[in-house]
Amino acid sequence: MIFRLKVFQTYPSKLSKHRDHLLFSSSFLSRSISISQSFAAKPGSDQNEEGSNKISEKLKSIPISRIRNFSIIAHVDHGKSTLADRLLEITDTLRPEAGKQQVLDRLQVEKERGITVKAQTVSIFYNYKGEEYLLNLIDTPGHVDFANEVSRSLAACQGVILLIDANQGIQAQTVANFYLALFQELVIIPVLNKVDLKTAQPEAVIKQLGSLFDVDPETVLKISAKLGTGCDEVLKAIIERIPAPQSNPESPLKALIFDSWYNKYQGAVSLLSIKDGSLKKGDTVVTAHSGKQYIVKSVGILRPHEEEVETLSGGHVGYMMCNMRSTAEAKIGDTVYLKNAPVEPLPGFRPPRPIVFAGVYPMDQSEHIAMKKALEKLALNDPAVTVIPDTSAALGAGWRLGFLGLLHLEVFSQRLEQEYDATSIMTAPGVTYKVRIKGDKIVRLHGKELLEISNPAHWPEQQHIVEVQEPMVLGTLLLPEQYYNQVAKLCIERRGVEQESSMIDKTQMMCKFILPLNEIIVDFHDAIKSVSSGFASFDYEDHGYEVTDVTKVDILLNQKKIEELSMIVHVSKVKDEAKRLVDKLVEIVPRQQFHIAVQAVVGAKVLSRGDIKPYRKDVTAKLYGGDLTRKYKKLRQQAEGKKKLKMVGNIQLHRETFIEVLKR
Ligand SMILES: Nc1nc2c(ncn2[C@@H]2O[C@H](COP(=O)(O)OP(=O)(O)OP(=O)(O)O)[C@@H](O)[C@H]2O)c(=O)[nH]1
Repeated sequence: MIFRLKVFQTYPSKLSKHRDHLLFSSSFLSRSISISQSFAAKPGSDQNEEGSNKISEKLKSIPISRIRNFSIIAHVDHGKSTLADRLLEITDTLRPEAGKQQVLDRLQVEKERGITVKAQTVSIFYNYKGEEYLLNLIDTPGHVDFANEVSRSLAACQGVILLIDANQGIQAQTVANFYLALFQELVIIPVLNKVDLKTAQPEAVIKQLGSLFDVDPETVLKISAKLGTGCDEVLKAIIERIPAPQSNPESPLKALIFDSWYNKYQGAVSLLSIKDGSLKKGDTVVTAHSGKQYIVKSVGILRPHEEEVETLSGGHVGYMMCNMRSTAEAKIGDTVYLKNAPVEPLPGFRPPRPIVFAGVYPMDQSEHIAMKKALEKLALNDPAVTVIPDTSAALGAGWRLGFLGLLHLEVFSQRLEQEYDATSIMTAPGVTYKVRIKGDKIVRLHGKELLEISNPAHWPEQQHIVEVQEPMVLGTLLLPEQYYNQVAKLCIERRGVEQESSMIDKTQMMCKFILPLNEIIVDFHDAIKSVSSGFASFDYEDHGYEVTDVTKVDILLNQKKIEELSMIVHVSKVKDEAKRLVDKLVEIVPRQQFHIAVQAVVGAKVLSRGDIKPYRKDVTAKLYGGDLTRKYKKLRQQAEGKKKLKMVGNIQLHRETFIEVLKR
């Protein structure tokens, strides 16, 4: 029997209106080039020798004591991009053009999911009390999926602006960001935005800040980024409260790579924070973790377009071009040093570790090469994604992709859809389980006792499993108190265990739940929004692995296993899940000319079954009266025909069928 499974794509493209931006922006973690499209560069900032010399001289003239490296961290829509625009305007870094749009463009997915993927790194010159300062506004991805990248970019800062909407108050991402900054011992400048709104409640939010983070009300700034009110105060606070970077110019070069992007002509461009020493064109450098050598072709700063300078030295933040072939070579968190002066690498380097997996296949196998090219191109820009060739009996040759988290998966799949014109099939996302197996033969076969399995197709037989561990997250939820019961109920249904809950003011609550990652990867965000009328915000962080009791549920159609529908399910949910899957298939698989038995099984045990009745063509319709044997003969022929059909039956499962089945 041949099963033809057609496309299902769980992540339709929502990014079409950002297409241009995305096609040009080299990495979703990297800077956006839209900044230079919406603002005109100031005269003299064009890259020519004179301009370059001028900038080099200016950089040299600013001592390290007058450098400030900072980042703006905020929950989505709290006004980060608007504030960045105002700072650039006030400092005359860029002059706005008529009909300008926001400088910091963003991905639609951020809006939908309430998270920020990326911002913008830019160097600002600012004259304060008669002295020239260099303020480096540093890009942070801002979401915990990219915790490693966030902490590396924060490692390039000495302080942050914690921006909070005075109307909405503290949200889940504000909490996550605050602790990341606190953990790195950065100076935190709390800033309330949107105080121009009639509904703004700055005093209530100041109380929240006090009760949650112990913030001194005197230190909180109140601004309207939209109108520009109070933005001068922000610049003043940056200069007066954030310390200058520490650096030893006499020591050999030590620089941190905290971002990278791909440029068609220059290869991978790395963004560096120079800790010690200096770096210039022609230097031979080594990246500590890969051990590779490069000759530096160009160094410079971002304003926000690249402006070449002679030397980058201690305290500076700038780019390095050295003909790296892909961003995989410019590893975030890696240390750069001079070839003949090796240094101890900076702490905190961690290679990216994928935790969410999904299969991706071309709709039509003839598109395999085109899709391979598209994937290679995307992976060049996004070294955090892992791409492993995989084959499925039903979907043909494809790949299994690994992502840092859900957001990463969504952004990647949307970008894939843009890079790759034809339709692709993406299977339901899953997590990696750690499975301890027994039996000498089995262990020898796999080469180890603890297997990491992300594809249900590779799940060992139940009798060989000793123990399974699954990835957990610590979720933080901020919500109005009246929604607590509904939200807590949802978390418990998703096997969450409450850790703590507290009121942060008269109406708002914060609760923390430990949840299995697998329970939140499909529709948790939407479910949280729907039970709280959109008021609750959710964020999560990695919480290691815990022993769990899960098993594999297979789906059989006429005894034939549909590998793509196999799922790893917690035992407490096996019966319900089996019934749900079978009922759903019975409801949505189109009837055929023959009977189809649908079964959900664990091993040999059938947990649920259903039947899809055949069409019944009335073969006797044209027989009027006469001999009954003729009628029986017709019916016998029909039964024979159906038997044959069943043998060669071609059950077609369409894209919609899959989406329906996988939806909860
Ligand atoms: N009334 C008012 N609206 C503001 C103010 N600052 C920003 N906004 C509006 O708030 C919305 C979100 O602002 P953004 O600057 O895009 O917010 P963001 O934090 O950068 O959002 P992401 O990039 O999605 O994380 C926009 O519609 C802004 O016009 C303000 O001071 N007052």
